[in-house]
Amino acid sequence: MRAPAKINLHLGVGAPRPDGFHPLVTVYQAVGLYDDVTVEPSPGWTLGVSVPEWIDADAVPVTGANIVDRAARLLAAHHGVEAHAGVSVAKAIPVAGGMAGGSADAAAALVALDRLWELQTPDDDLLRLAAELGSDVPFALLGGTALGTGRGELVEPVPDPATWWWVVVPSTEGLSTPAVYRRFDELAPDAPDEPAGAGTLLQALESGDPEVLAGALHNDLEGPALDLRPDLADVLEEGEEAGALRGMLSGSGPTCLFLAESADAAREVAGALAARHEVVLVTHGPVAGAHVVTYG
Ligand SMILES: C[C@@](CO)(OP(=O)(O)O)[C@H](O)COP(=O)(O)OP(=O)(O)OC[C@H]1O[C@@H](n2ccc(N)nc2=O)[C@H](O)[C@@H]1O
Ligand SMILES: Nc1ncnc2c1ncn2[C@@H]1O[C@H](COP(=O)(O)OP(=O)(O)O)[C@@H](O)[C@H]1O
Repeated sequence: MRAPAKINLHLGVGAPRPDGFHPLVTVYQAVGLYDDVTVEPSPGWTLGVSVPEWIDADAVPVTGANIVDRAARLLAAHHGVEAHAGVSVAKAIPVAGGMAGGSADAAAALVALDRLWELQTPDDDLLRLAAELGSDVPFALLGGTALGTGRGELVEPVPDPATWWWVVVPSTEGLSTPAVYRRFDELAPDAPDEPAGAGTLLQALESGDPEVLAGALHNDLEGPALDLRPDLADVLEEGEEAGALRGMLSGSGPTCLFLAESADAAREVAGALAARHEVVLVTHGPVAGAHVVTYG
């Protein structure tokens, strides 16, 4: 099961609600960086996680705290069955990077285990279970490009007819999402209840023009994240100097994203950034959400 990373092309954040979550108006896009979640029949429950050398293995919990364990327990409880499977997660999405890798794994686990256990859970139920696991998880099921509202869990697809090219620079050190939201509250104590709307961004997507999209990208968590990690501002500047149309943080960061004019331009920007950064990836969006790949 391939599970894509997400980026937020627009991330409008409002003042915290009584439950502590922030109201969002966001435009998610699924991009072509994937974790692989494989499930096999097994009498008990096992979970293995593998990472490439540039991801810190210790950053991903392998005990019951992994979001894949939570997804399995939730799906099993919903149907009153036992959670039994051998699950492997091969990570390639930066961890704690603002690209929702954990959410992608959770969405993939829901779909894969639903098949393995022959549960035929209706899509609406899967979306509800996904929302219980995390605000970003319903989008990971959907993929493509979607408007997210509520705390990010209410998702509806939006038109996005072009292919956009992105350069991705992961950070060696992760950034905690709750810490960035807390910094947002400290820096914007008078934030309006209503988050900034996504109208300009949605129009930019329909234009198909990367320069128009570059002008419309918006991330209310970038200020707070840069306040916590001022070093990232230099990375954003480097990418823009190397020819990117625009640099921005992915969600709550610290992964830096660069929009390029074309696939060739993205490779050029990536080449320039590779002189200073160990890992530089080129990807594109939108791509499909968590889906099944059958081997053999
Ligand atoms: C910021 C975003 C942007 O898409 O993603 P990342 O950049 O982390 O990937 C999301 O809002 C992250 O979603 P996700 O990581 O699923 O969050 P959850 O597990 O639901 O919540 C983790 C914590 O983040 C804060 N949180 C999350 C969502 C929201 N609308 N308001 C919040 O204040 C809360 O402190 C919450 O306890
Ligand atoms: N399968 C998983 N993959 C990555 N992180 C996980 C997973 N399960 C639990 N986690 C925990 O969730 C945190 C946030 O993970 P992640 O989804 O990668 O980041 P973000 O919320 O920034 O998009 C990690 O720091 C890690 O402790």
